[in-house]
Amino acid sequence: MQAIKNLLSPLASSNSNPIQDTLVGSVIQPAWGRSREFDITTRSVSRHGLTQKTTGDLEDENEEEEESAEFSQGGGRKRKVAIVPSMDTTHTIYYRGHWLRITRTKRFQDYGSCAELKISVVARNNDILKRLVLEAKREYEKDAEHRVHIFMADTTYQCWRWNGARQKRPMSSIVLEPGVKDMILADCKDFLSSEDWYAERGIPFRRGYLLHGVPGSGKTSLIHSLAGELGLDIYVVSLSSKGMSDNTLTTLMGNVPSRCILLLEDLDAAFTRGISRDETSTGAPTGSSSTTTTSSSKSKKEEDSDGSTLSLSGLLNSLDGVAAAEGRLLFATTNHIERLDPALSRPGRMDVWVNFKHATKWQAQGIFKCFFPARSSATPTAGAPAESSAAAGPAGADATVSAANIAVSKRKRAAHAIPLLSEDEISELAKRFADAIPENELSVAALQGYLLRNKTRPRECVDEVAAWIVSEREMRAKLKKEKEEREAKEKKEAEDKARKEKEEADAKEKEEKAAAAKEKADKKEARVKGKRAALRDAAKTPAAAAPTSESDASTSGESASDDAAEEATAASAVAAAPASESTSTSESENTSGADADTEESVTSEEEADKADKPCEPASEPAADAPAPVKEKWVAVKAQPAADTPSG
Ligand SMILES: Nc1ncnc2c1ncn2[C@@H]1O[C@H](COP(=O)(O)OP(=O)(O)OP(=O)(O)O)[C@@H](O)[C@H]1O
Repeated sequence: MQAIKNLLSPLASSNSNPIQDTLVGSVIQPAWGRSREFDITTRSVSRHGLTQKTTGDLEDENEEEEESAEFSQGGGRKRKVAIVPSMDTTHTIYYRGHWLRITRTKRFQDYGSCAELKISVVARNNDILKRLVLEAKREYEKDAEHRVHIFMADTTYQCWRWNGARQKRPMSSIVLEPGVKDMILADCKDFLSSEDWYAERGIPFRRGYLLHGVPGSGKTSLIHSLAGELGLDIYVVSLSSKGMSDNTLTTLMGNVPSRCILLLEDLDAAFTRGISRDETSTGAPTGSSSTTTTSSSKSKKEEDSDGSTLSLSGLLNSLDGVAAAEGRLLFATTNHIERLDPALSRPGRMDVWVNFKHATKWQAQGIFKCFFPARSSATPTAGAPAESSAAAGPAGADATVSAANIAVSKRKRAAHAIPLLSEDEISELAKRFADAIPENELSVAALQGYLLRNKTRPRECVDEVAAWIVSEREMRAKLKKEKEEREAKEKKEAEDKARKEKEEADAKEKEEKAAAAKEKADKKEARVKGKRAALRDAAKTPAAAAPTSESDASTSGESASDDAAEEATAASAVAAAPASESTSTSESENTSGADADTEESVTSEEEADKADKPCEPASEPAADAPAPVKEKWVAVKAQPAADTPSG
């Protein structure tokens, strides 16, 4: 039994393989229709993005020849339901005299629609399998002639994922300043044919193009168009995508085929999210010297919240390190060239720089002609559909523009009813249109948007262009104003927030201070009370000798109206009966002026009392008092005797 899995595996190295798709979807498509288990599409979308009406009945389902999209008489497209083998089921189909057993399994259970196809056959050799694959490959190539295949970097599985095929865009539909397109195209062609030249000189066989400039000026369009012209597939990497790391990028770059376009889109975007060359790099141009440029040591990586750990040195290494593919054309686009590190854009990495600006009058004229092709001399009547004018480009700077644009109208039947005007009239209208367009103010994409809205009204389009420009300016001014207002509002909100936070912090600090002061006061009060109690106890114990002044002192201490007096009392008491002396003493020492005054006055009273009634030391000191010392007791009398409970 021969199995095709091995044959397919080199082709199936990318997750989703266009050849495999062709095999399933086209080469052996009719057989699936006869299978008992199959999947069908619920909606058929054509290349042109229109949902197609499904036609046909069970009888003509088997007719292979009608598989390709055809136009029905009414102008609508006829397309059969696409039938593919269902997953995880083995199908047996008959193909060119052999029974093939086909199993389609999902490659990653929890991811996407990538499938693996295993085909086996009982035969003497594997010729039938080879033939099947070759047939699929030819079909694929036939289709690829008109399409550009796009592969996207998949950071999860570190591989390239087929993202579909786009219709080729003719180079002539890209309107750039004279000579720019030709220069790039010639450079690419020259490079692709100079492999030996590079090898002989030991120069890495790679070439880089940096397309920079304003948005909507045709950078991406030009790359797609070049890919079509050169017959190359495009491999797209977004450096700012989630999970992008040095390793992933290196792996991806190593798996790029030798002849392809590698596209790094919005190169500057990677910098705004923290890609860094070294730990101090901000990503902005630093004017670093070439020595730092070639530094290959792994810089400290910044790990973003999305797990991306791409460093600039990692990017540089992947672009031109040993693992980097030979023969690839690197295209990088950016709207902010000033944000790029010079290391990234130096020759050898980016050999050709092209600046894309807003539309010039020349471009305005070219794009107008692109939209409104002139009537060929062979076309008898104006007003007929534009289908036959492909060969008749308008006179002007880019005569091939309209011709090639209409080459797009190989899909003629779907073309819009564009009134065909004479060459002279189109030229005149194009000139008027260009005259009205201000130089270097509007993007080509904006012009395209306006022309698209008027694609069937060439004359009105020119008549109304001045009004459109006015409205466009107004809209831009409005947007600018709104942006400024939004920014001012955001700034004000940020300031308000900061002020509020500061106020809150101040209030909190104040509160904390007040709380601390209160706590301190409470502590002090508690201490005073404690000492007073101690003093009272001490005074009570030698009852006989206890002078009335002690009770006076207690009584006065209970009077909350005079804390200072209490404290002074306590201080005096402490001086006499040393319970926790040091603290009390220091408190006493640290008392404010008011306290000091009070103390002083009390002291005078004390002295007066002392003169009257000298106090004797207590026979039993307070329980918490340290070793008794020889002390001099002082009678305290802080309040008038009238307050004392006992005289
Ligand atoms: N020079 C041009 N010639 C023809 N079409 C253009 C040109 N510039 C822009 N366009 C049209 O404008 C649209 C946007 O163009 P494109 O995406 O190529 O611009 P870009 O420079 O890559 O923009 P961005 O920097 O925002 O990615 C496309 O539909 C394209 O057809």
